[in-house]
Amino acid sequence: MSKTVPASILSVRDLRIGIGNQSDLLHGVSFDILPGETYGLVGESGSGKSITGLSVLGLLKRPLQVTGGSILFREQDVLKLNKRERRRLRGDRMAMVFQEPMTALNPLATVGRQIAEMFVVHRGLSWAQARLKAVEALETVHVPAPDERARSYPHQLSGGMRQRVMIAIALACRPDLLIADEPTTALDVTVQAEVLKLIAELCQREGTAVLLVSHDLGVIANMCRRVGVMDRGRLVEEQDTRALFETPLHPYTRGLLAARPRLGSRTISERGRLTELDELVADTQRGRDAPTLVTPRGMLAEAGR
Ligand SMILES: Nc1ncnc2c1ncn2[C@@H]1O[C@H](COP(=O)(O)OP(=O)(O)OP(=O)(O)O)[C@@H](O)[C@H]1O
Repeated sequence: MSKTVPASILSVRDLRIGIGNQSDLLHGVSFDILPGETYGLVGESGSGKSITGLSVLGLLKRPLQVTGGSILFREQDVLKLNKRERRRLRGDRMAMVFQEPMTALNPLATVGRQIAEMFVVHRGLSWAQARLKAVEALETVHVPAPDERARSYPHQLSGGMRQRVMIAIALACRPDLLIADEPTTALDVTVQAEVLKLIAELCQREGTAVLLVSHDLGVIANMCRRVGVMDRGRLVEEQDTRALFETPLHPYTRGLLAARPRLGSRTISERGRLTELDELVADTQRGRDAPTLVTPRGMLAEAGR
């Protein structure tokens, strides 16, 4: 009996990005995300993770432009949509959370109003109905005293609370795909762990797929079922997270893993049967300073790559 393979929610094919007609920043990247799946893109700074995420959202800014390939979201090529159609898609079926909520939030509007706007624009609710939904949304992202907080302006909230507001806005319309680009990088490590847990919980509950962009292997290990590794505009390896940590295939991935700082004096053998991946996940969940990538390129060059 043949098994039904679920259709991808997002299918990126041979995506090329450059300035002018040169595809010199992204050289043909392909990957798929299944409904409800959390997929991680990891790599050093400048490897092309963010521009990949931005192009899926249709938010790539000139002089950068897509020079080839396709981005199928729910089987529709988003590169062929006009501005209005893209705007309608964003916030409704597709949503985003970025590193710095302060730049994404409107400083002049209360957070309640900014969440409510999603329900007015995408669901056609009245402002009165939308305000009630906004308070509910703040409750869902575990913001204390949500009724009162809804009347706050972004600058009156802590970084962690602002990121929760961004998550409330992003998930308000129960999107099929959340693009989270370094969503916790600006937060201190304890808050980082809480925010990651929240994203995982809510997306699992709603069956939302996630494209998680991060330079942090701890975050990726903690959140993602599959990982794509990017190096200089190419996806050099893609594997299930566990397999990637256990048997990295590409020299660049091996370099990334090897360049990861060791976790103090604790070693795998001291932790009994725990694998390194389990240890990394546990650390990130506890909010311990998760190891981040250091630049392995020098190291790879030394190894004669
Ligand atoms: N507006 C721009 N103009 C010119 N080049 C750009 C622009 N934005 C990004 N780039 C280039 O595109 C490449 C990929 O950048 P991208 O931001 O996607 O990297 P990244 O892997 O997300 O790294 P980071 O985590 O530092 O953002 C880099 O070489 C970067 O210098």
